[in-house]
Amino acid sequence: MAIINMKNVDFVRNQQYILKNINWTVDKNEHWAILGLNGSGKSSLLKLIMAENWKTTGDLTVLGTRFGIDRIPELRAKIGIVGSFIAERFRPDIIAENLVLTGRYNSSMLYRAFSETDLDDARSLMHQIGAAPLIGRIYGTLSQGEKQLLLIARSLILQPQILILDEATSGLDLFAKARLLEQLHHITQLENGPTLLYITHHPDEITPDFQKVMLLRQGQIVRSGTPHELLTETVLSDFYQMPVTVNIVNNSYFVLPKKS
Ligand SMILES: Nc1ncnc2c1ncn2[C@@H]1O[C@H](COP(=O)(O)OP(=O)(O)OP(=O)(O)O)[C@@H](O)[C@H]1O
Repeated sequence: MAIINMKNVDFVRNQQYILKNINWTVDKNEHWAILGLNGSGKSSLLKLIMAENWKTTGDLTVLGTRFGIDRIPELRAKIGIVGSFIAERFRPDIIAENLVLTGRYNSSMLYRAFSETDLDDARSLMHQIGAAPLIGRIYGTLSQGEKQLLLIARSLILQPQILILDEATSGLDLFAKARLLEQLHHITQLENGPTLLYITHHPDEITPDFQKVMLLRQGQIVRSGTPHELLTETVLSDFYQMPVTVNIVNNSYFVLPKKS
């Protein structure tokens, strides 16, 4: 069964199409990278999947949940999310492991009573993903890279079936970015690990862990296919509507505007 199935999905706001005629199927363990310029609709697409946005027309099924028919809260618990719009929701004085634990309740604060054992679960997850040095630290004092690592731990606490990363490397230095991509590689190796949906502006982040790429422009899927098929000068120049060069270094695709 497909993890995500969208048929003729439109998302309209203020009489404008934000997403138009989206047809997209994601199969289990098929990790996708989504490329698009600013305002192309990437975050809107992911918010549809998370039921933060509500489609205007079309059929949308995520993990067997049919939108408009089945209950949504159970679905949300199966989707992990890392991105700036989540990062901004936490109080700066929350302790790192408490923040990780909020993932269990899909909230930004710990509203319910929790035990030391619950916190130990959060700490053990932090150990697993290399975030142990952050135990006991205050969120507001962490660097961008440290915050991102914490959000990854938080997103994994419910063992999600889908993990969404929305510009997860923004603000990370070269090495923190490489570490994050390495973390993602480990996640793809987990038995019963989540399917990754990775939004980026940077083709060099589309590692061999991603089998599929979607090119999104002005709310429409221009093309989807394998990185090998799509990350070429011809396809990307057509997609960006500007000439670009593509250099492949150590299996990474570096795309630059072509000099005239
Ligand atoms: N709820 C909404 N109401 C009105 N307009 C919206 C709404 N959500 C998104 N938009 C508009 O839809 C367009 C796509 O926005 P979206 O955030 O999905 O783009 P994006 O590809 O993620 O962009 P970026 O790379 O800049 O984050 C933008 O022009 C945005 O202003």
